[in-house]
Amino acid sequence: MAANDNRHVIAVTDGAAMAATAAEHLLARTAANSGRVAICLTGGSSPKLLYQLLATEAYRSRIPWERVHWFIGDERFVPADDPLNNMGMAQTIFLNQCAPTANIHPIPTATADPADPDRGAALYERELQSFYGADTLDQARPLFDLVLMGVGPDGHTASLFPGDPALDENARWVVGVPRANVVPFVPRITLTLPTLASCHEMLFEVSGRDKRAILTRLFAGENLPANRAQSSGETTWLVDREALPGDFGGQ
Ligand SMILES: O=C(O)[C@H](O)[C@@H](O)[C@H](O)[C@H](O)COP(=O)(O)O
Repeated sequence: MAANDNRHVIAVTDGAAMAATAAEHLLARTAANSGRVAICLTGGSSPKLLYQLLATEAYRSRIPWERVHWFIGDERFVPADDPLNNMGMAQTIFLNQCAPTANIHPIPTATADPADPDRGAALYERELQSFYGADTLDQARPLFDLVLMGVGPDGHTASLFPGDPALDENARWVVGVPRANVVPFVPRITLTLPTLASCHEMLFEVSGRDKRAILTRLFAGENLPANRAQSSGETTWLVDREALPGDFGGQ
């Protein structure tokens, strides 16, 4: 294991096992903090099974909804009710049934100007700083308890794409992305690496045969965005058998 070599890789059998494992990590983070809990969700298809699990009675009864706040690591400039809207997906699957509205913090792409994504990014940055209570992140006091992440086939994570100058941003907490190089090819807003790193745990979910090629590159240490994303605390990669590279036990 290279590059992001403080990560802890957990091989799981399939998507259901991945969702259950991710749910237990999330519950452990809510139990470890008796105050306000901050969870940063991710978009894409990988977290869907987890979100569906959190909506079930077995799990929703174990989450202290009144003190858990939900954020999103990146958002596309699509309408809030568009299936491609990352926070909209989480709200539809579980948040709208379970969480107080005031505890759901979407990135405001539904109302911001897609021609000027940095302006919408600045709004979310202010919301994060207001929640955190400061405009400088303190490594001893992470912003998030848990940050969920995925990996794109090109090695991107959140909306941080290979070669994007945003990867080297270390002052701003949130930046605009004028155009994504994966579907949907729309402007986006994304948290930057230092902001995503400000967490007790960063948890990647990577599943499916189509992710084996990029995981092979990542585990070989290639300098790709997903290898640059790591927590100031624990970094956990949940990988299913389909995605796990052959020399790591993949089938
Ligand atoms: O807005 C996004 O696109 C996501 O934040 C993105 O980083 C996602 O996590 C990966 O593209 C993996 O997507 P899948 O889970 O659909 O493979």
